[in-house]
Amino acid sequence: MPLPLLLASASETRAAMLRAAGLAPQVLPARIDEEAIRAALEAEGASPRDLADALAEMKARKLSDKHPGALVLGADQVLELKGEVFSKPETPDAARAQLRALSGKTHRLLSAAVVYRASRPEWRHVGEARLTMHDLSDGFIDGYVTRNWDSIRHCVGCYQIEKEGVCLMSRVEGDHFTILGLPLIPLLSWLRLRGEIPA
Ligand SMILES: Nc1nc2c(ncn2[C@@H]2O[C@H](COP(=O)(O)OP(=O)(O)OP(=O)(O)O)[C@@H](O)[C@H]2O)c(=O)[nH]1
Repeated sequence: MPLPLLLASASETRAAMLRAAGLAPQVLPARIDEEAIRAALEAEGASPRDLADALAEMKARKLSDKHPGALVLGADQVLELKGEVFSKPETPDAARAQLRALSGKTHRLLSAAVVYRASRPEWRHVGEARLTMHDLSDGFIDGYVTRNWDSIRHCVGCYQIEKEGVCLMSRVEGDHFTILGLPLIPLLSWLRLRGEIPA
């Protein structure tokens, strides 16, 4: 009998990916102070990959302590450009500034997932995608952000690849789901191996 699956994430995109794969996660966002944790880890010299993994783990662990009988999935996505980690934009102008920084360059998206059960980690994976942007004019960036602010404000890269964001890119390496925010294929493979989904 499959265990209940809890998604410790407020990300509608992550929930939609899991449901599209036939899973029925209960969504219970784990409220952690990501900014404080990120600052502490970066002060210790944590890599962007370790940062994403640690944040995903903290979300999963917090919820697993309260729901020991379930599989709890925590996730986190980090954008890295030349060693600098970017966060989700607070304002449209912050999004414009971030896209100007990413323009014409290759950045990495690191999407971490950690599964806990009964307060113990059972599985973890960090997926990586590399995305190269065209040289974007200020006029294009301004229009793109104005048109898409309501959706890109929730995205660490200030774009949604499955919508107009694809027009920003000259090259994408890595899987689509990792860009959306979850290493879905390795996760489903592990759930299948465990007998949590049909094989
Ligand atoms: N639809 C879509 N979402 C994206 C894309 N790129 C990044 N995201 C979303 O950007 C968000 C990354 O921020 P996170 O801090 O990892 O997650 P969150 O949305 O704040 O949710 P929590 O897991 O509760 O922290 C996630 O919701 C991703 O799904 C994209 O191209 N398309």
